[in-house]
Amino acid sequence: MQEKEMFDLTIIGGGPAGLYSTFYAGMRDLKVKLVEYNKELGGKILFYPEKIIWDVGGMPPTTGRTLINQLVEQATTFNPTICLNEHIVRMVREPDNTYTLFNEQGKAHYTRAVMLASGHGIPVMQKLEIEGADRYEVSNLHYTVTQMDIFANKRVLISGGGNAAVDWANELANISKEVVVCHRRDEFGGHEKNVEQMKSVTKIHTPYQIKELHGVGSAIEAVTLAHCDTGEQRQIEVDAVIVNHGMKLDGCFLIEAGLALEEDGFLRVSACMETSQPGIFAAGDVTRHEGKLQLISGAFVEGATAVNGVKQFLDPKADKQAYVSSHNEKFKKKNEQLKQEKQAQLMN
Ligand SMILES: Cc1cc2nc3c(=O)[nH]c(=O)nc-3n(C[C@H](O)[C@H](O)[C@H](O)COP(=O)(O)OP(=O)(O)OC[C@H]3O[C@@H](n4cnc5c(N)ncnc54)[C@H](O)[C@@H]3O)c2cc1C
Repeated sequence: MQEKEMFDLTIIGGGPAGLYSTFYAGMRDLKVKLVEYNKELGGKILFYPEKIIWDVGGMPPTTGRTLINQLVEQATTFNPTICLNEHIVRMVREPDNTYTLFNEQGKAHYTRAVMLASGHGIPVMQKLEIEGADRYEVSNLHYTVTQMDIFANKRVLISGGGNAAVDWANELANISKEVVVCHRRDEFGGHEKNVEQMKSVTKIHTPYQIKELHGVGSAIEAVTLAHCDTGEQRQIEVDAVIVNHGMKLDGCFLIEAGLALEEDGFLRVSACMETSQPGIFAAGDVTRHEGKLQLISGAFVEGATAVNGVKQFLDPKADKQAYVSSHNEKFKKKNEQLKQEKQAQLMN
C-alpha cells in the first residue's frame, strides 16, 4: 500500500511561479512538494530557452535556459520533494479538510494545502491538420523552437501569427537564409514594434495557410500555401517548417474541482491568492485579478503572496510574511559558506 506522507503544501506546476513558491515555502518552514507534468522543470520558459529575457527585476539580460537553471537552484535550497512526469488530474477535499491529489496513473499525493501554479494547463501544441504531416516531425517540421542554430542558413517557413511566431521570425531572420511567414489573418499578435520589424526582415503571405506539404522521405522540400478567401495557391521551397498555431489548454481539472473561474477560464483569486476553495491557493499565469501582471516578475510576487496565505491558513498566528532574507537566521550558515567560497575564489 502507498505510504501516506502528508505535506503542508503541494504545488502543482514547475514553471516560474511554482519554482519560486517552492523556495519561498522553504523560507516559511513549510514541508513542500512540487509536482510537474513535464520531465523537466521550467514551465513555459522551456519554449524559449535560447531567447534573452530582459524584464525580470535585478537580472541582467539572461537566456531562458540560464533563468531556469537559477530558478531550479533557488527552488531546491530547502530540499523540497520534487516529482516530475506526473499529471495531476483530480483534487479531492477530505473530511479532515486536507486534500488528496491524484495523478493520471492514480497515484495519490496528500497535502494540507494546495497551490495551483499550473499556468495555462498542460500545453498541447495545435498540430497541422494535414494528413500524413506527422511523418515530417522527425526531420524538419517543428512545433516549437528550442534550438536556433539548427535553422542557420536554411529557408524557413513559419506558419502562425501569435507572439511566439513573430519573435521566432525576428530571431531567425538574423541567422537563416530566408524567413517566410504565412498567417491566415492580416493582423499579427505581439508588440507593434516586433511586428513592424518582422515585416521588414521576412517575406509575409497573408491571409494564407498551409494547404499541402511536399517531401521526399521524411523531409519537407516545398509547401503549397492557399489564399484563405480566394483559394489561389502558391508554392514555396523550404528547408524547414515551423508551425505555431497556438496551444490547446487542459484546464479541465480546475473545473472539475469546482473552483470559481473568470470568464476567460482562469482562476478567480482573493488578494492573498486564495481560490474559491479554502486551502487552495494559486499563482502565476493561471490566475486573473485586477492589476494582473502576466509576466515572470508577476508570477514571483503572486507566488510569495500565495505561500504567505498558505502559512496563515495552516497557522493563523503565523507572521504575515517571511522575515527578510538579508537578516534571516535561516541563511546564517549558508551565508558563511558563501563568504568562504568567495574568499577561496579570490585567493586562487
Ligand atoms: C514565447 C514566450 C516568450 C515569453 N517571454 C517572456 C519574457 O521575456 N518575460 C516575461 O516576464 N515573461 C515572458 N513570457 C511569459 C512567461 O513565460 C510566463 O508568464 C511564465 O512562464 C508564467 O509562469 P507560471 O509558472 O505561472 O506558468 P508556466 O510557466 O506556464 O508553468 C506552468 C507549469 O505547470 C505545469 N502543469 C500544468 N498543469 C499541470 C497539472 N495538472 N499537473 C502537473 N503539472 C501541470 C505545466 O507543465 C508547466 O510546466 C513569455 C511567454 C512565451 C510563451
